[in-house]
Amino acid sequence: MMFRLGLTGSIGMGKSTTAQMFVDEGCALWDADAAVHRLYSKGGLAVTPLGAVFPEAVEEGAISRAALRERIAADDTALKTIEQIVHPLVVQDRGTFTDQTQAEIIVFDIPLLFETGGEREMDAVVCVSVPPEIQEQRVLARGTMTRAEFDKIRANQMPNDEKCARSDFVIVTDTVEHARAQVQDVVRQIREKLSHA
Ligand SMILES: CC(C)(COP(=O)(O)OP(=O)(O)OC[C@H]1O[C@@H](n2cnc3c(N)ncnc32)[C@H](O)[C@@H]1O)[C@@H](O)C(=O)NCCC(=O)NCCS
Ligand SMILES: Nc1ncnc2c1ncn2[C@@H]1O[C@H](COP(=O)(O)OP(=O)(O)OP(=O)(O)O)[C@@H](O)[C@H]1O
Repeated sequence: MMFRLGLTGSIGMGKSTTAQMFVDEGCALWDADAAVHRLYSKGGLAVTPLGAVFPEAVEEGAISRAALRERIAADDTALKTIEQIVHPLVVQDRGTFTDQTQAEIIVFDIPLLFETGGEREMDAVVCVSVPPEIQEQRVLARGTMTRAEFDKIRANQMPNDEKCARSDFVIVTDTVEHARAQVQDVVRQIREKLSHA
């Protein structure tokens, strides 16, 4: 039997770091952001349909994320249009991975899991969380975005409290050791459940 575990959380909450801890415990991992990178790369399945709507976003056969960001900043409807094209392709990529993977537990790292209704496809959902001031500190410390850009992304995502309330498990990513102990506990609970199934 295979267990599908969704891993979600808002920007900078620690999804990627926590996902790696699940891999360390022997879980397989599918990463939605990595899938989008594949779809946008040269020859990727999103290049032609996105290029049909935003021709300026195609550079050397690949999608330019900088061009998409510019478009999103200038046009309030652009993100919705991009999502309508990209999300079905992401779902397809996930299905192919699931079909080809033999693992007891597959972790699906999906930032927008609840926003896209993906939780319906999961056996359980984990949400990673830290207080908003730590989240903000971590994201701004990367130096890749301004506070205004961060506020805009956060406003586009479902509030953290709601994500946590809708999840089966919440992992607090305040320290690496604490997060790892919680990951091990979640894996233990799932394995126990599978052994009784
Ligand atoms: C907007 C784009 C061009 C920005 O790319 P860039 O490389 O600069 O940033 P990155 O992808 O790392 O995203 C930065 C942050 O924004 C968040 N984010 C990305 N897309 C969305 C969205 N549609 N709604 C809310 N938050 C989003 C990410 O989770 C992340 O926390 C890119 O994210 C994109 O094309 N998004 C649309 C596709 C999508 O929805 N991807 C999310 C995973 S399915
Ligand atoms: N358990 C933890 N203890 C301490 N710091 C952590 C922990 N988990 C993550 N971090 C730190 O928080 C920051 C964000 O982590 P990470 O990149 O994993 O988040 P993310 O949710 O995947 O981000 P994004 O949504 O932007 O892709 C990083 O600097 C990371 O080192």
